[in-house]
Amino acid sequence: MKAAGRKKLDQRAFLEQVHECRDNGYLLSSKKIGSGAFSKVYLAYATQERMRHNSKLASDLRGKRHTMVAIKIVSTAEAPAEFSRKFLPREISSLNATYKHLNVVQLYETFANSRRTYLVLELAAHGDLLEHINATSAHRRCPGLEEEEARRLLWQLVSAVAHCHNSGIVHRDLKCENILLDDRGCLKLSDFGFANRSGLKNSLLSTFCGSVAYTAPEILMSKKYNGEQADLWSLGVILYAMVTGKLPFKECQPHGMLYLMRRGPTFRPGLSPECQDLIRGLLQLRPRARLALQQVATHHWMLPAAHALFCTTLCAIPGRGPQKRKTPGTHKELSFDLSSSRAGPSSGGSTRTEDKRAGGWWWGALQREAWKGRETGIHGRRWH
Ligand SMILES: Nc1ncnc2c1ncn2[C@@H]1O[C@H](COP(=O)(O)OP(=O)(O)OP(=O)(O)O)[C@@H](O)[C@H]1O
Repeated sequence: MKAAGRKKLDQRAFLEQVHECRDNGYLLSSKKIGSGAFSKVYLAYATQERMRHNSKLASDLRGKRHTMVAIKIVSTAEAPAEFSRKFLPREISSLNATYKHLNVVQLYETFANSRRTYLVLELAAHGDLLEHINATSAHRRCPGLEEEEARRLLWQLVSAVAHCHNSGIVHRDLKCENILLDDRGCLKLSDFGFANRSGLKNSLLSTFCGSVAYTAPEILMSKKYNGEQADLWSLGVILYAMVTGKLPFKECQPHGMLYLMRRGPTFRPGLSPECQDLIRGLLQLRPRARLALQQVATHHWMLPAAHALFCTTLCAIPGRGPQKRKTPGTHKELSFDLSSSRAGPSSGGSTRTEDKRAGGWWWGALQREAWKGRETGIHGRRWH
């Protein structure tokens, strides 16, 4: 009886949501594609009428050649007041600040009433990175992704995070579950629920955010921290997860985690020394000792990704190979502004010194990469 009553209420709420979306120019489908603590995410379709009134939406969807969007419905009536007052506005303002980048999920618009806030988002229909790692591991019968694929994904992720940092936003919850993939295999950084303005270059934050497994040691130690440097630690954890299919430090208690972090990551046999070097460069206990984003992008292990981009870009130049289709209206910046990236420590290693010299030429290729979609086979599961 109780369950039946609950079901009825849910159905009524869903019908209300359908009407509220329709009033705002979207056709809400019953396909639920995800849920969070106070939100549900549904597949929806933008109406032609809505596209006529929203140029942001229209230009992006025209390029994608479909009208599908993801609508995140946040139940503000049920969420704690602090969530609606603090975290939700931050999520929206961070998404507005990071518009528009190929590897950051796009917020097209929001609408709200006294009970709900609706976020109309770019659809990333192929699940998250965690599901992808697990599915690929099962398919290969070997944990983790091929280094080549991990490199390609890290390249996109570094570009997305650099764009956020250059836009004054720190994500603070970088983890495989918050990295989505679209139908072209393109990575989309999402869930800016813990994001914040990085403010002044050296200003420090104090709120504990994120998931323990991806959280930087200085946060676990309750120290004031630099959000950009904390994001770099999480990038190291994500890279480790991609190439090994495991988390580098797995322990429920913060003390246990800190003990493992001090010992440093251990690597599976066969992982290239360059990849190990990059992971170690990110998983540095001292925040200032971590590689900066530009050093990650020009690290020796990353160069084949830059090289691949360079070759495909040459192919795309008229008369230099097969023509790539450029769809109008899909351009999003890849702002990987080397000049404004935080200067990192000099690592001293010969590899990194060489990488810095090699870093100039890939910039043009990276910018052109903004148009490129790629394919991966993705199925869904959680960490084993
Ligand atoms: N743009 C999108 N395209 C496709 N799926 C999405 C999109 N945004 C969110 N999702 C799905 O919905 C889930 C919940 O979304 P999101 O993480 O933004 O919500 P949340 O309330 O912040 O979640 P949490 O409470 O876990 O932090 C995601 O894990 C993902 O599976």
